[in-house]
Amino acid sequence: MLVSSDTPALSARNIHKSYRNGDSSMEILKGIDLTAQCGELTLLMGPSGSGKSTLMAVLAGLSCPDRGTVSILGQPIGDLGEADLTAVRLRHCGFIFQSPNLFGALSALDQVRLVLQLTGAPAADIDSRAWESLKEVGLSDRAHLKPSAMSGGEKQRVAIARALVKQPTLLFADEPTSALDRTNGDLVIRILRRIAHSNGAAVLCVTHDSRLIGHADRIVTIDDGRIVSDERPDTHDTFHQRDIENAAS
Ligand SMILES: Nc1ncnc2c1ncn2[C@@H]1O[C@H](COP(=O)(O)OP(=O)(O)OP(=O)(O)O)[C@@H](O)[C@H]1O
Repeated sequence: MLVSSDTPALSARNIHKSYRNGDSSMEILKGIDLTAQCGELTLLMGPSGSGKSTLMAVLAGLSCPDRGTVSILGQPIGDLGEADLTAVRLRHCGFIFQSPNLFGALSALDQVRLVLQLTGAPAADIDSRAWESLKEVGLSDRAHLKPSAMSGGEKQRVAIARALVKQPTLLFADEPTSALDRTNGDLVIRILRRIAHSNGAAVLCVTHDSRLIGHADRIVTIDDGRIVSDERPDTHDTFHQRDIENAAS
C-alpha cells in the first residue's frame, strides 16, 4: 500500500452504530468523526456505556458501522472483503486487552515468535525481532517463563510485546491497565507512550484510569455516543465537538 506521509493512520467519518435488542434498537454511536495520527498516544475516555469499546471495535474493523467510513492508512476498510480486511489488521494493527490472553503452554518468547510466524515474517528474523520486542518491554530476563510463572504486570507486558513485534502502525488498547496495580499500570502506559513516540505508531487506548491522563498526547471524551471534548493536555489546546462541527461546515 503506497501511503503519503500526510495520510492519517486512522480516519473515521460520521460513524453510526446501533445494537438490536429484541424488537428495539439502541443507537450507541451517533456520528463520530475521529482522526488519529502516527506518533501520538490518544486516550478514549468517558462514562461506562458511552460507547468507547464499540467505537474501538469499529475503528479496528472488528465490527461494521451502520453508517460512515473508517480508513486505515487512507484505505476505506468498508470496501475490503473479509480476507483483505484480515490482512490489513494482521499487517498494520496490534491489539492489547484488559486480560493478556496468553497461551498457557508457551513461554513469553514463544508467544511473541508465534505472531511473527503467523504474519509470515522471514524465519531468519523471527528470533531477533522477538527478543528485541521483549527487551522493549523490559522482559529479556523473563523470556523463557510461561504465564503461570509471571505476575499480572509481566503478562500484560508480554501481551504488549506480542502486539509490538509486528511494528504496527495502529495499536488499539482496551483498558490495558485496569487489572494492574499503580506501579505496573504506570509502566504499561509509559511503554505505550514510547511505542507512539519512538516507533511512530498511532496508539488508541480506551480507559477509565485517570492515572493515564498525564501520559497522553490527546484525550478524546465520549458521552452518549458522541465526542464531547478533544484535548491536548500538554499544550492545553482544548476544543470541543461544536468547534469541530463549525470547522467542518
Ligand atoms: N454486542 C452488543 N449487543 C447489544 N448491546 C451492546 C453490545 N455491545 C455493547 N452493547 C451496549 O452498548 C452500550 C455501549 O457499550 P460499550 O461497551 O461500547 O461502552 P463503554 O463506553 O466501552 O463502556 P465501559 O466503560 O463500561 O466498558 C452499552 O449499553 C452496552 O450494553
